[in-house]
Amino acid sequence: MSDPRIVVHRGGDLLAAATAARLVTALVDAQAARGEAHLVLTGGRTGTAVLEQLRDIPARDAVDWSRVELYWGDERFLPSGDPQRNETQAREALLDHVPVPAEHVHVVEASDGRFGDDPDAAAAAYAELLGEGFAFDVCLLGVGEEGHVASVFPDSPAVHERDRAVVAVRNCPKPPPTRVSLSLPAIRASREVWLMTTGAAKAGAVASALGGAGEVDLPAAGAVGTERTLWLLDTAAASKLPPR
Ligand SMILES: O=C1O[C@H](COP(=O)(O)O)[C@@H](O)[C@H](O)[C@H]1O
Repeated sequence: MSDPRIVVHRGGDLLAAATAARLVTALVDAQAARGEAHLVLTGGRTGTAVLEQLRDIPARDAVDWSRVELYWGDERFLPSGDPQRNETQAREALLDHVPVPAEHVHVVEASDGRFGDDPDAAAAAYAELLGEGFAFDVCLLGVGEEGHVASVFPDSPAVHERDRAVVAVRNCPKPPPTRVSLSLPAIRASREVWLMTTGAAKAGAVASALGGAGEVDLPAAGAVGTERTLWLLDTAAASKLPPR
């Protein structure tokens, strides 16, 4: 597992623009090395801002979108098309604007989908879709005020998951209450994990995660990649880190 590397940008807009540029390079490099690029998307404000930036930069055409496979780190378990679904937001921000084949967009089933209102069945189906031995190239994650990543919240059943790659999450402290999420072991099956966050409200969680907190109290601390772990921050989110 890789040690975290911290990159601080002067503001949220710059962070989103720089991360979009970084993502182009990572996808192109993955395609050059292995033919395909497997990318995990995140919801949240920073993650969506990165996708909007990626949509708007000419360099996005350097990516061969026909050889990109897309997944989600977590999904809000709501009807298809609900504006709160991470899928809906990612489609609007990027996916409706790039030529990624529909069959490469691996969404978590919606609450009005194949399994009806059963998040456990949706989680099991997503785990089956991932199969054995998957390795994402890049896993994008936001970070919550209390240190959640994907929908793995502090001291929740999900943070203790060791066997399953995907779990149903109920009674989330942040709405909506029912979600489907990758577990920390699944996140750690990524070559690169990029934790992206902005704003002073995140500064405490960032400092604790990078200051040695345990993953049960602060799930972001347990989100590491096999080759690289990047913390992409703005100055406000980095404001409680010790001076470097
Ligand atoms: O609920 C969620 O929140 C986190 C963080 O969101 P942000 O708006 O504070 O950046 C996000 O990473 C996660 O995917 C999402 O479902």
